[in-house]
Amino acid sequence: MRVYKFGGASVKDAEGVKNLARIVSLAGEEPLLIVVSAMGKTTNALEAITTAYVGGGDAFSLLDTLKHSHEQVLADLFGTTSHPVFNEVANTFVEIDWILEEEPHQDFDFIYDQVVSVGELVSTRIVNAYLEYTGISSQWVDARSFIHTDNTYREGQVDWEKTRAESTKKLLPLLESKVLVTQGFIGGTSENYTTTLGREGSDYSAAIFASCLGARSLTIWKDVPGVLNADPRLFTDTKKYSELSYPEALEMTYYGATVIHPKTIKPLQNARIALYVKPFYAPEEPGTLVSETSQTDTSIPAIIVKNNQALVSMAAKDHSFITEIHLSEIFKTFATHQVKINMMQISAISFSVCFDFDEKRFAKLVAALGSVYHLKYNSPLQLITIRHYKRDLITELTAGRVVLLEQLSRNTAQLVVKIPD
Ligand SMILES: Nc1ncnc2c1ncn2[C@@H]1O[C@H](COP(=O)(O)OP(=O)(O)O)[C@@H](O)[C@H]1O
Ligand SMILES: N[C@@H](CC(=O)OP(=O)(O)O)C(=O)O
Repeated sequence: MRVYKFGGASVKDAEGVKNLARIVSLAGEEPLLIVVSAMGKTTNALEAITTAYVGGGDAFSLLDTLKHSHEQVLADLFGTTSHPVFNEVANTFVEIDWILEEEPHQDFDFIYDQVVSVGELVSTRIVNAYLEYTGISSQWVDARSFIHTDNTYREGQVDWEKTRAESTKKLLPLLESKVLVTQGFIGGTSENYTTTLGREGSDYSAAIFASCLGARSLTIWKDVPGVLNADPRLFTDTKKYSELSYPEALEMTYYGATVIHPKTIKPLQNARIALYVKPFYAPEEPGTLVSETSQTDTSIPAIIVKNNQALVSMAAKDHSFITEIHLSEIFKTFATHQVKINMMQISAISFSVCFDFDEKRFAKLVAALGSVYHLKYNSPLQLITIRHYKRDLITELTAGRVVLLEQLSRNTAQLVVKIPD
């Protein structure tokens, strides 16, 4: 069997859904499960609704705008007929109305998951109905009954054993006769609450399903020709990799290449499942293949830019050397505040750490470290990672810019730089 994943960009409007149906119709007879994200920027809109609800803003009017944009897609796809999907979508959105009518639950992350997950529940209703409408026999599947997670809201941790057992038992038989349509990004707890797997997590969902169902391949359909050596929104003259090895894809996504979610590659590598990254606007093009036999063309350097970085340098208040005792305390503080370190550097009397800036976490982290160390900090900064770098490229990328930290290993260069004014 195969798994296809369609992200928000591929289903941002009615044309996108029609194109998805065309791609599915070209897929042939092999059993197919498709994993779909929320349409366009729906997840951002749902985040804004959640924040407004908790903060006392006008969440209902934001919700109305989102409902209207989905109604427009339905009208474009099904006309003004009384197709049952109109009701299905309305009934799914009503779940948010019910939440908004109550006093907010104390746990923000819990509310977030119950509200934000609706984006995927709605998009898959629409996609499934449209596939059926065009004569493709399909069935809507609730991912929350298959992707079992713990109750870490917004970052659900997958119970692989349960997920594998349940998917194999119930989904494999269904796949024999129908295309299955399910949601990316969401899972369910043992108490039947909804969890999400982290922003942009639909690629990961697709990898989980591919692994648990023993898929032959996973195809992720994107608005780019494949995996490029840099984000085309930031660089011109990008080059496409025709192939990437699993380790290379793993490194690129780890350093922040947002084209694929970082958790996607490992389950595929473990199960030796081929990953194709292909353009949804030209499905016949080869895209990029990540597989066991794929070789990376290391003559093409990959540039990965991570924005919104913070750099904190700490020195002991008694001016003593930074020792292993200090380091273990510092790492513990980062772990306690759930701040992931992107880069670090030690000197005799100071230790510098670069990490993703998050206002709330930053304030707490700085308060905790500041009670023990003298701190200097800087944000927002950029972290530039270059795989298979060449000196000339580093010079080109840093020309006229202030470099605060630089680290070179054999294959990877990392630079923390100030954002130009
Ligand atoms: N190395 C890269 N190769 C290709 N695209 C990249 C790369 N790095 C960042 N991107 C960006 O990733 C985008 C596609 O990912 P994303 O927006 O998450 O799609 P979707 O939400 O549809 O899954 C592209 O439009 C591109 O701007
Ligand atoms: N809709 C979710 C999950 C996701 O992965 O979306 P996309 O496939 O559009 O990146 C998000 O925006 O975070």
